[in-house]
Amino acid sequence: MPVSIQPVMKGRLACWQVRRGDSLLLVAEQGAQVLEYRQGDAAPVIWLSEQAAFDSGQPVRGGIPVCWPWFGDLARNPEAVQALHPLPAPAHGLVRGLPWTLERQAEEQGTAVLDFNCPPLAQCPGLQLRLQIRLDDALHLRLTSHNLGDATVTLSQALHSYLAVGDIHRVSVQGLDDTPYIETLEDWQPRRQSGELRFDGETDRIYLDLPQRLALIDPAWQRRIELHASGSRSAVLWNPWIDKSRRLSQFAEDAWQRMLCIETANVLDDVVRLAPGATHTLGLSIALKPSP
Ligand SMILES: O=P(O)(O)OC[C@H]1O[C@H](O)[C@H](O)[C@@H](O)[C@@H]1O
Repeated sequence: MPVSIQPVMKGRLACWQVRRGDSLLLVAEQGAQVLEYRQGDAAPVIWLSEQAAFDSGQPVRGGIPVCWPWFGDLARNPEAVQALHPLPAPAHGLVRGLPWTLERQAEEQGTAVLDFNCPPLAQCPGLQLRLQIRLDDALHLRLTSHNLGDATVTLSQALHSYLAVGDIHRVSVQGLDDTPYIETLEDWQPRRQSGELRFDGETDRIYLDLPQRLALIDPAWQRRIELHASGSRSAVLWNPWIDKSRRLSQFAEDAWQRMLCIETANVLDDVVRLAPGATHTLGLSIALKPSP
């Protein structure tokens, strides 16, 4: 399978464009953020806002932002995560808008490989963060945290995947049945999922104790997106629906109909506790399949 890896600019952002067969992947150095992933003429797998701004220092709306070393609102994180960082703090951590460096690009037996390093953070001395992105018939991400310091560090994180959907009203998510979740829109109440998840309003839920595999079923586009996580038992399912869409940056008023975030995470009681010298890898594979 022919593979090419080339530097390209998207607005002001230096990016790497990977082609493998008829698959196309675009990754910005900023945030090591996947911006596009598509196969042939099919609709994109990953959603990228048509109003996305490609400016330095500003996270791009869409793609797969890396949230680290905390996810969401720091003040909503467990004590052990909060303890390491001063408030006020930006949502989703510190690395989304940073210039990561591409340490290595390679083709290994028909697989394209990009290894990104996050610049060292003054706020997190001794913590090292890397993202490996591999493209074969699917897209694979491995986010590795390494504690080189001499104290235990606790962090929360997510690969905040924006998935493209044909029609949010018709999609469903399989793999959540009977799992506990936190309903953040109703005072963070604990609940339990019954059956598959469908969407008829704003959704912002933290699922816990998850299996490794989830599937997004998309009848409008006659396909499914399979997600395979490792090093993670939690995920955030998010769609802003109508009202919240109006308040979001880089987001068209009707874009909520065409996207769904399934954010493979380590949050709440699934946070990562890194002893001195320890590493943790959060893995995610995203595979496009025709409907059964
Ligand atoms: O606008 P952002 O900082 O990128 O956050 C976008 C969204 O991320 C997560 O999914 C949260 O659960 C949402 O509450 C939040 O609105």
